[in-house]
Amino acid sequence: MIQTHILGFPRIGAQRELKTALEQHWRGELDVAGLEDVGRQLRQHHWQLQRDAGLGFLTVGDFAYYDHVANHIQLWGCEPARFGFAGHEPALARHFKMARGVDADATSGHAPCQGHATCTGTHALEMTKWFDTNYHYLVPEFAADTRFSLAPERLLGELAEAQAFGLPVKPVLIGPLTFLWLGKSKSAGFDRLDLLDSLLPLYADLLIRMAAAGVQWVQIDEPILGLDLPPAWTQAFEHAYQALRRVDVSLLLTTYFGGLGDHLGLACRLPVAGLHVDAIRAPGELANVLETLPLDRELSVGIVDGRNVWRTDLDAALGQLRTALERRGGRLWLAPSCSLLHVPFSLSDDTALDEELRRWVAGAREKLAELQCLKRALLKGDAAVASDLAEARAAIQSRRQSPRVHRPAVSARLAQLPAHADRRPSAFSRRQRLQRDRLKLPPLPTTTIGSFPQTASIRAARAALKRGTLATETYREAMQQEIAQAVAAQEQLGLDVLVHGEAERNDMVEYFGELLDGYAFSANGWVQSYGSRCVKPPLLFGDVQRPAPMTVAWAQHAQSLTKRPMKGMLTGPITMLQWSFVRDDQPRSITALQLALAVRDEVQDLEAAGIAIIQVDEPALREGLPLRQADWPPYLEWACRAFRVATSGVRDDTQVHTHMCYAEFNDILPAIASLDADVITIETSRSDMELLRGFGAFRYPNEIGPGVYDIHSPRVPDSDEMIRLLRKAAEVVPAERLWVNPDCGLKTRTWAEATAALQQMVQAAKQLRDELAQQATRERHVAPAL
Ligand SMILES: CN1c2c(nc(N)[nH]c2=O)NC[C@@H]1CNc1ccc(C(=O)N[C@@H](CCC(=O)N[C@@H](CCC(=O)N[C@@H](CCC(=O)O)C(=O)O)C(=O)O)C(=O)O)cc1
Ligand SMILES: N[C@@H](CCS)C(=O)O
Ligand SMILES: [Zn+2]
Repeated sequence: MIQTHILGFPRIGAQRELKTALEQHWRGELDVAGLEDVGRQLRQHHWQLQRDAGLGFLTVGDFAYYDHVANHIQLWGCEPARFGFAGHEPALARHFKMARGVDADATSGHAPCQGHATCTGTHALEMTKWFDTNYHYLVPEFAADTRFSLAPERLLGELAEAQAFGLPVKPVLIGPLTFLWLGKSKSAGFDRLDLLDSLLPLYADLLIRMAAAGVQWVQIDEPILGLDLPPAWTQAFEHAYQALRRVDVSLLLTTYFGGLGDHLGLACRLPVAGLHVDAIRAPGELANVLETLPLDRELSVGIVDGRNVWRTDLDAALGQLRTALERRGGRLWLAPSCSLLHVPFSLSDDTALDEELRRWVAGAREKLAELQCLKRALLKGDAAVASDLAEARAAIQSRRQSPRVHRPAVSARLAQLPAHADRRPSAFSRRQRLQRDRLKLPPLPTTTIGSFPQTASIRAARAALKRGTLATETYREAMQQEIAQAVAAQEQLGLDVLVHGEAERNDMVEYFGELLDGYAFSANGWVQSYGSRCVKPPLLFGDVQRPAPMTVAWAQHAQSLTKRPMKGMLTGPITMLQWSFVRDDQPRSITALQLALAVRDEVQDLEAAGIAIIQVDEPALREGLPLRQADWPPYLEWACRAFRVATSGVRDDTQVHTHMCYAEFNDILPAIASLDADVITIETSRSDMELLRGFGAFRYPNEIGPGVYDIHSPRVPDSDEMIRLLRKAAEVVPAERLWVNPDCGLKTRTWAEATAALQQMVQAAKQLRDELAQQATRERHVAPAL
């Protein structure tokens, strides 16, 4: 018996219908019923596609209006008490409040944020990366007094919708251990694993209800089996799945994003009916799984890449699958390696890709067809799918041999790169002195992270340019005008280091992808990043080089409008790598170095154009870390070197900034320090500056701008809240090395929200500066007496 299935489907919709509906709803233009209609239509469409592709199951429970982890917070009834939800508040409204925070003037009756004595609003749940992807989930909050209660209505409702198709339906749940692992412990000395025993009965209860509804298989995701786990957590797996085996439903335990490593034996002996493994990230492990997994279990092989867009090499896949099939006595399930959430809906008709490139790639819809083809070939032989195989072979051959992929000049430049290309001329202490002399900034300098609101008119102008209804020159003038407004606004706010606002960029990665050789970009290859926000990762298919300067004219224009320093703004090589669909035919380290050289050229050109501060964003440095710690050192070595290659070609008095956000940085502090950026700005406010503690303990040597407010929430914090955070920061990092800035760029905010918050931020910095000056005066007066 050969089954095909998927672990999850992109929920945003072929034309980002969910995004449009969500944003209309939040603006008050679409009521709940209208939004739910859109959700229902999307689910129906996605199940139709699964049915048409002949999948063995329709997967249900992968849909979410904002986030699937937040769905589980609601499913298990553990919404944090700080939101103060009243019993009658609809689940969807609560979902959005957890995701977006609650503004102070809308909080009557709500508890103040934990630890925020002066704050009357309630901040959103923390958001962080879903494993090593660019998808952000909402972090569950657990405390010793967390209680669970089952709220299955949404999920059972969707189950019933799917069952109306008359096909087997497979609900998907995040497993209990992964759910607890992904959350954070909010009370001191408390271990969230202690909550397992109170959570398991709810899982059992839900499974019983699903079984009663006619469900035979439930997919239970435990991707943490691909991570290093403390022994107590691995032991808990046996206990948890023993408890769940009593329920009369078959569990398919799914692992993805990597190999099982030392958890392979555990995963194979857990009392579940089936196991899914990622044969794309860990192809070498399949043989071991085939040896170890008892034959009375189903094996699901993740054979189609759920994280990248390159067309599957069907011959190679069939080779692996036939071996597996033989070992499994003719029983096998075929699937993508992970949920298809991480790839675009479809690329086969994309209007921006040329014909050759369209043949090289596969979006989610095309991946369903690949599964169907693999299944037919296994069941009926290659001849049954001869034309599909021939087409796939030709495409793979054409990609392998294309002169568009290989550029001898790029490899030659890499080979000749001097060993010291990744070192600044002098140590930080000397650079700091020279930069202070040149820039003459006040203590606690204020700045922003780069982007200002991407307004509807900016987007409309760019859309018109792409359609060809707006002339290039008119577009350029319009963007220059936006930049001028951003500069004027920053001067009025009294910010010290300005940015041009990134109006001309569709996205911080796609913009550069469009300007670099070796990249292609799609018209509609959207992937959800969080909530309604999507990105369109460009396709890095060949050797990368920079044909011409990419940002210099914009930066020069911006600098010409002000006497204050204007930061040049670039995206670093690792973030370009991580947030692109990257080639799989050479090591990522080589591609990173190619990108680094392109960025280096731009950094040097910005310096030559008189830009004194250059920021090279690397928010994805942490996300690129291999999931297993043993694999970290080589990655960090080449990734940090790539950053240094990109940034080291400048004079000592040019100040290099970097920026990172939405990840756990404390465990890679030595690597972050090794980047040797003069200033790092990082997102810290959602974790209430917890993150910065590590920087203090590690004695991070250079300057730091800890984010003093969360930019993802429409809520405008007041200066007292920021002062409190800055004081907290000054406890661990000397004030003379601190900068003041938001958590991240402001592109998702409105101008009203951005200026209101920045006003508070500038005021907070001024107040603390005055206090520092008074303190210095007091110390001067006391000094002679000492
Ligand atoms: C910092 N972050 C980023 C990540 N990854 C990236 N690749 N880029 C990032 O900035 N990962 C971590 C975080 C995630 N954060 C965000 C924040 C914001 C967004 C976001 O706002 N995305 C936009 C899409 C941005 C974009 O590409 N815009 C284009 C196209 C705009 C568009 O939709 N146009 C319409 C027509 C409009 C009109 O006619 O008026 C259309 O094409 O249909 C552009 O500006 O040109 C979003 O809206 O989701 C993402 C991640
Ligand atoms: N410069 C970018 C960084 C985002 S991580 C921005 O401000 O949007
Ligand atoms: Zn950021």
